[in-house]
Amino acid sequence: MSTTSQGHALERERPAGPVRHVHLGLGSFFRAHQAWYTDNAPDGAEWPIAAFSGRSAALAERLTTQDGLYTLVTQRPEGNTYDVVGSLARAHAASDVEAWLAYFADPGVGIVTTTVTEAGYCRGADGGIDTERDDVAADLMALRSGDGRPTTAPGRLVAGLAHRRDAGAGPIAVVPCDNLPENGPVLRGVLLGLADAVDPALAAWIEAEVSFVSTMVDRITPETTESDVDGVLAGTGVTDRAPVVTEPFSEWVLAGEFPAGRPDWAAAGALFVDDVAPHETRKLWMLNGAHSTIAYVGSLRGHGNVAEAIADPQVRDAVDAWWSEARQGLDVSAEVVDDYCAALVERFANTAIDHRLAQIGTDGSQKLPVRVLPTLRRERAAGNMPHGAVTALSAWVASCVRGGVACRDARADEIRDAAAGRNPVRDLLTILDPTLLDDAPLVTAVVRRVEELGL
Ligand SMILES: NC(=O)c1ccc[n+]([C@@H]2O[C@H](COP(=O)([O-])OP(=O)(O)OC[C@H]3O[C@@H](n4cnc5c(N)ncnc54)[C@H](O)[C@@H]3O)[C@@H](O)[C@H]2O)c1
Ligand SMILES: O=P(O)(O)OC[C@@H](O)[C@@H](O)[C@H](O)[C@H](O)CO
Repeated sequence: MSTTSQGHALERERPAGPVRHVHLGLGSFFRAHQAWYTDNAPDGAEWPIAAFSGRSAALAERLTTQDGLYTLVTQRPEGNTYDVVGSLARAHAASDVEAWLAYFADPGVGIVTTTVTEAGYCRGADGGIDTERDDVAADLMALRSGDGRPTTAPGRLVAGLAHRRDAGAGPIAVVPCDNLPENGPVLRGVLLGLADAVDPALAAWIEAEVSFVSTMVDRITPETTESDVDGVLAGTGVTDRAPVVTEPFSEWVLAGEFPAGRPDWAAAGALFVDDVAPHETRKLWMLNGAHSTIAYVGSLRGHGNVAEAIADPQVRDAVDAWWSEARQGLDVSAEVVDDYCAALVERFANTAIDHRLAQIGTDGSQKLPVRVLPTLRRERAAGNMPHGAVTALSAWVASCVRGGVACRDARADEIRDAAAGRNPVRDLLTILDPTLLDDAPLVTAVVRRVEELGL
């Protein structure tokens, strides 16, 4: 990113201390959320973070020139506020394997967080690590040889944990922060599966020494654009080539142990609980399920962002239909759900935030199975044909066939082939879950709804 005029540079008042927290997936959300909680924790300065990009080096390079500092822009209809976040001490490219391993070997490092997208966990149909994938198979060989350079998120995490074991650096907490139900047990299963294929003794060490923390994370954080860079310069006089824009609302619910300590995130607003599941289903079904509905229905109707789309009565109807079904599976009072939905409408309608439907519509093959299918299955088991869930699936199908926002996907090749085939509805539904085809009335309902959506 570049700006045409120059302002002040961001400068750290005093050097950051030694790194104690490593993050994988240096993107916008981690910087609006986990790094922000540490920045706001009273002891946050004792927990400097080193973050590694998932793939490209560009953001790490930009942040390194700013000494890890960046501006968090909180966007409200009445105006923006600007805060400089200082908890990110070091930003590294994914390729900096030496630094990655060195942090894991350091007993002072006690936390590893991840935001690598739903697809980044490399899971197969059974939910465990998919060793049939070329990249996972290559990582397995690299890990077995002991001197290779794994590239997938699970491969890099297993390499780091093997290094920690060999260094005798002690227990550590691994904290996935992606929108996945039961993300702690999911990541644990993926890493144990991969580690076991490398060396069963390593898997046993991970089982004994690594705590997998489950989380629910929430803060709407769009991709940063060139105009956000210009907005920071205009609003603060600072040239920041890596700002993050976000909404005022934030929520973080965690369950699990931190054997090597953690910042006082609770003092910054995080909630520590015994069981994240009720928080996770509420957020994943009501917020993210609605988001996916908005992304596919809204983009088919020509909208570009969430605020525009939710103002369209047809999109709002689709969201209301979805909520009326999803809420039946929540173990919360009607009043609490009503309040939650009202707050979501307000968040979605925030016109200061340009949350692109293209961003939300990405990777539907990974998102719809966790956001929408549990409600669909529950309703079908009860003998109902849920209009909201059917609309979400149908809009995804229509978007795939029309070459819309659903086509940017970890399984894009399969989607393209299915969409171009003779039976697109059946073949696309198979990508989400092959057992959907066993339900003939459902397939008929999707075919009809796809037509209604104007394919
Ligand atoms: N943006 C939000 O509003 C938001 C809110 C809650 C949760 N999240 C979670 O955070 C994730 C990241 O969102 P973001 O806004 O930071 O996105 P982003 O594109 O800004 O950053 C994503 C990071 O993940 C890495 N990554 C992407 N695919 C990967 C893969 N296959 N393997 C390893 N690394 C990979 C990227 O290189 C990048 O470092 C989301 O997928 C979601 O699960 C996001
Ligand atoms: O981040 P993704 O790509 O998993 O999903 C897109 C949005 O639904 C999501 O980012 C929400 O904005 C977020 O989960 C709100 O906390």
